[in-house]
Formats: sequence, structure tokens, C-alpha cells
Amino acid sequence: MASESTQQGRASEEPADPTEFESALDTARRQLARAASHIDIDPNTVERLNHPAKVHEVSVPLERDDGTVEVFTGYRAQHDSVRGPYKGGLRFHPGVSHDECVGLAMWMTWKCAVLDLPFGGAKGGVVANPKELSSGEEERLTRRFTQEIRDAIGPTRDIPAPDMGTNEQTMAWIMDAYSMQQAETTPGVVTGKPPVVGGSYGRSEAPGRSVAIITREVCDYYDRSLEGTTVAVQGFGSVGASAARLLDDWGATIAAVSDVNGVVYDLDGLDVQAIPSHDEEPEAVTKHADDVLPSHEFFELDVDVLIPAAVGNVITEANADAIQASIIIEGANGPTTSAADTILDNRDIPVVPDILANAGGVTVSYFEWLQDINRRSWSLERVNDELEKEMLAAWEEVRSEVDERGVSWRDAAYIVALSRLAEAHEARGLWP
Ligand SMILES: NC(=O)C1=CN([C@@H]2O[C@H](COP(=O)(O)OP(=O)(O)OC[C@H]3O[C@@H](n4cnc5c(N)ncnc54)[C@H](OP(=O)(O)O)[C@@H]3O)[C@@H](O)[C@H]2O)C=CC1
Ligand SMILES: O=C(O)CCC(=O)C(=O)O
Repeated sequence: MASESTQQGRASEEPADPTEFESALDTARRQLARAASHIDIDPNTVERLNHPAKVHEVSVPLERDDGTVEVFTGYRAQHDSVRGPYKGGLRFHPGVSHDECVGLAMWMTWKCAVLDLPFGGAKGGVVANPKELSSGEEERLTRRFTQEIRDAIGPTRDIPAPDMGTNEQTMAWIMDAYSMQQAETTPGVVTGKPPVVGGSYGRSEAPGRSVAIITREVCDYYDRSLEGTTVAVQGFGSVGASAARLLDDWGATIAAVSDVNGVVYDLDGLDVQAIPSHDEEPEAVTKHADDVLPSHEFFELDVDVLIPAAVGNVITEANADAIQASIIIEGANGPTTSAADTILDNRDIPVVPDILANAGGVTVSYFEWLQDINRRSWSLERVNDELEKEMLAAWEEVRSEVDERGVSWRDAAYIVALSRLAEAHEARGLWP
């Protein structure tokens, strides 16, 4: 039984009204509360999981190319480490905030647990728009941020990785800055590095590959062949472009892709292999297109599968009723608000959650960490084979919860994750 003071603490942490703006933290807390109600879990463990273990907030001074100094804010939220070192990406984006990092760190905890990886959850970032920084400024910002969080990270403590606005190059700078501070080369401090400095083959495509694998399995589950299935993918970055290209390879028709400026749509199929990804050329989806639909029309497209793979909070109660697709696969983290989740549930539109669908990124990060520890490089074929096995194992666990309990895909994934976390907390004896 929780003490009165804990219950008071809980009440004060209630997420805001779901019809108002919902932060990643609000969504993550609502999802946790809902999933916990399906299983027999100690309320003290749930209360612990409702809060991050630590949030580091740092000021990051940057000397701009013109000699002026601007101070940016950076965060590293560490949610839970009961199953292993903290793990999760770093974002460079103007929308980064304390609460966003905490919500995203919670999702990392569940994601690692769904995949049964020996990691906990973290997330961080810098409140900055990389499109407004020169390459030199981006490098100085990254190195200084690394210096500010150096005591919080490390190969057995907390291992960052890429997320929106960061990439292999960012990770190489972090590895170099950290290694210089430690006076020894430490590849295991970050994952998602270029293979030439200890990165894993296949890491940058891995989250998109897992989205494609799960889309294939979900289509099969609902007796739908990928051949003839039309798919719309929002965002053409590390996640969206790889998912779209693989699904195209596997016979699906990619009818729409989008970037920050809008949507490109052709029901007969787009040549997604020829469109540069965000990393190759930002905003290339719309830059070279003749007809561009406004961004909000993405959710009303007449396609079979929607894959939001850009930013969070895009499927809301304002557009959930207008969705025509019959399956949603979450490529981005937190694209669906709680209110939208309820609407889609009532409309019998399955939403396959981020913590399963895009988990290929952190899974290959785990492979990279193992390769760094062992100083051995795996071939691309081995990485992709092992990823396929891990994703299918997680898919089977989640699918059987859906079949046995009749719960949503999100609740099923949470049940798998929470059961593992509860057992680990109990085994370590951290809780009464
Ligand atoms: N990278 C990773 O390893 C993983 C990332 N994720 C999640 O996937 C999502 C995308 O990340 P990632 O692919 O790495 O990001 P990238 O930075 O590689 O690409 C982001 C893409 O989204 C587009 N975009 C940005 N803002 C908007 C918007 N408001 N509306 C529509 N499109 C937009 C960008 O367009 P433009 O080119 O015009 O800027 C770009 O195509 C995030 O939620 C991230 O947390 C999840 C698992 C792993
Ligand atoms: O690879 C990782 O460690 C984390 C990737 C990530 O940030 C995510 O899955 O959201």
C-alpha cells in the first residue's frame, strides 16, 4: 500500500487535461497508468517508474562563426537503470525540453525491456536547430555538450545514440570529445558511430528496418499481403527513408512520403529509392517535387498503412477521426496522443507502438556496444539476421499478449515491458 504522502505526490504528478497540449511526459505517464491497470504490479514500482531517476540540465556556450557567444540548454534524462546502463538517443531540435526528454527516456526504458536488452532508458538533447548551425558550430556545440555531461555518461553508465537532428558524425564527435577527456579511446560511450571508429554496420537503417519488419508482420497478422498494400510515411530521415525503401523493396506501394514542408503523394507509388533522405539532403522530398500537399493532409490520405516517422504528437483528437488507413505503425516516438489513441481504439484501427516498431535502432546499438566491448566487427549480413531474430521474438511476445488478453498493441507491448521491469526491481530489492 502506498503511503499517504506518496499518494499525494502521485496526485500532483497527474498529467494535464488530455484535450490540452500533451507533452511526451503526459503521454508516457498516461500510457504507463493504463498498462499497469492490466497487470498485477506493485503500485510502488509503478510510482517509481512514473519519475526519472535523474535529469541533468546544462548550459552549453557556443562561439558562433562571427565571434559572438550564444548559450544553449542541454538535457540528459535518465529514467531507470534496473536492467542495465541507461541507453537512448540525443536530439538536436528546437522543441527539446525537460519534459520531452523525460517522456522519451521513459519510452526507452520500456523499449529496451520489450526487446529484452540489458539496458535502461535515457534521452537527451540540445535546444537548437541544426539547420541554423554551420558544420563547425555543430561540432563545437557537440563537443562542449559532451564535456558538460561527461560525468553522467560512459560505456557502463549511460550510452547516447543518434535521434532527430543528430547522426553518425555527431556520435563520432562525442566519442572523440569523451575519449580525450578520459585520456583513452572509448568507443563504447556512444552507439550509432561510423563503422570506421567502432560503429556497427546497419545501425543507421536499423530503426527503419524494424519498422518495415513489424509492418510486414502486422500486415500478415491481418491477412494482408505487402504486395498491393499502400503506405504513407511521414518524415524521410533515418527512420522514415529506410522504412519506405525497404517496404518498397518488399513489394509495398509507397504512395506518400513527407518532410517538414509537406507531403508528396502518388497512389501508383513513388520512386522512394531515388529521393534523397534527410541525411543525404534535408527537405529533398518537397524540394524536387512538382505537387506538394500541406502537411496536415498526410493523415487523411486514402492509404492502407500510415507510418508517422518524424515528430511526436501528430495524431491528435483533431485528426484521428479523419484517418482512412486501417493500420498505423509508429515509426516516430510518441506520435499519437492519448485522446487520439482512444479514438482509434474505438474505431478498431490498430496502432502498433513505437516501443516495438522502431526498436531496431536500440537493438543494433546493443550489437554495436557488444562489438565495441569485444573489439570485433560484425558483417552487415550478421547484423541484419540478428536484428530480424530479435524483432520477431519481441513481435511474438507482444502478439501473444494481444491474442490472450484482447488488449491493444500498445498495452500488450507495455505488459511485456512492465512485467520484466517489475521482476528486475523485485530481484534487486530496491523496493519495499
Ligand atoms: N534515429 C534513430 O535511431 C531513431 C529515431 N527514432 C524516432 O524517429 C523519429 C524521426 O527520427 P530520425 O529519422 O532519426 O530523424 P531525422 O532527423 O533523421 O529525420 C527527420 C525527418 O522528419 C522530417 N520532419 C521534421 N519535422 C517535421 C514535421 N513537423 N512534420 C513532418 N516532417 C518533419 C524531416 O524533414 P526535413 O528533411 O524537411 O527536415 C526529416 O525528413 C523521431 O521521433 C525519433 O525520436 C526512433 C528510433 C530510433
Ligand atoms: O540506439 C539507441 O540507443 C537509442 C535510439 C533511440 O533514441 C530510440 O530508439 O528512440
